[in-house]
Amino acid sequence: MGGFAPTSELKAKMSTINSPEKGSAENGSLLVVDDVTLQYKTEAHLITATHRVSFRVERGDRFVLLGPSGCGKSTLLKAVAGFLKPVEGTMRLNGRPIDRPGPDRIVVFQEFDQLLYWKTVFHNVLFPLVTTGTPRAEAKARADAAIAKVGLTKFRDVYPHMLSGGMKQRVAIARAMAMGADILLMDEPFAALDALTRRRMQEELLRLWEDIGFTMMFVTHSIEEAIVLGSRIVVLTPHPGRVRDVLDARDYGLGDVGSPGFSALHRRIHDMLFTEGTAGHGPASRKEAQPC
Ligand SMILES: Nc1ncnc2c1ncn2[C@@H]1O[C@H](COP(=O)(O)OP(=O)(O)OP(=O)(O)O)[C@@H](O)[C@H]1O
Repeated sequence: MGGFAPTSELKAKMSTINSPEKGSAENGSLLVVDDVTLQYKTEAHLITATHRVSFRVERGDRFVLLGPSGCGKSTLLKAVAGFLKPVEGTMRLNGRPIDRPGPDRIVVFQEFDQLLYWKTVFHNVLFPLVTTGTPRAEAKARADAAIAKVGLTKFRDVYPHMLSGGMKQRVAIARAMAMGADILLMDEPFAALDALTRRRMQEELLRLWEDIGFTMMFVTHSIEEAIVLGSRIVVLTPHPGRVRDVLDARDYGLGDVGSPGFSALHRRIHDMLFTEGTAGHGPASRKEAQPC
């Protein structure tokens, strides 16, 4: 089932993560973004959204794009999804250049609104398989297997309005799994939620990641959310977006909020974004950094 590895395999892979941002490690990386500049051309303006951004995402990463409004987070996600072509630089998934959207990269939208309210859980998962030409019998088997994997078999025949937010998230992830996606792309999926619901959804996402193991790239402008959810965080500075640093957050989860290590990493990122200069997009900044 695509890039979704079992947990033990995933953990073994994660324990070997050692990712200088360039060089020989490229061989093993799932996603390699190399010196990517992204622009929008309007009639009146040429807007450079990101300038020579480089990072790599390993299998099993919970990779976070973090930065203030306008630093190009969503634009980068769109480009990885294949909706926008770089004006310079390259992006490769599994060694193949990204030049269009594909089923190996599934975008999960805010609040999982992409679920079709008139279709059951099963038919929501089945739908993209059938529309992309998977033979019906195989599509049904894949849909049922993915629904079982996210623990929703009992809810197979219910409609989205009867599900909690966390369950809708599971359906959205089951869809991606059934499609054999290698990476889940999430653009601030929890941004519109109240604090309590947001925390529940974060818990649910982390639990599901522990249970199944998948790779995700996640956009947020919340430092806390980035540390809680991310295994690695790329910190971007704006106008145009550049890589300020790539940080390791594997040691911190929901239970660590407020701990000395968590607070130190939070402060460090805050300082990078708000008090330090915006320099740091040279080669040195591409190195993996350890949290304080
Ligand atoms: N469709 C578009 N046409 C022209 N300019 C755009 C378009 N989309 C984004 N931009 C510009 O590109 C830059 C990066 O925008 P982007 O939405 O990627 O930032 P972001 O970091 O995701 O911001 P936010 O956190 O506010 O969503 C901004 O200057 C924005 O105004």
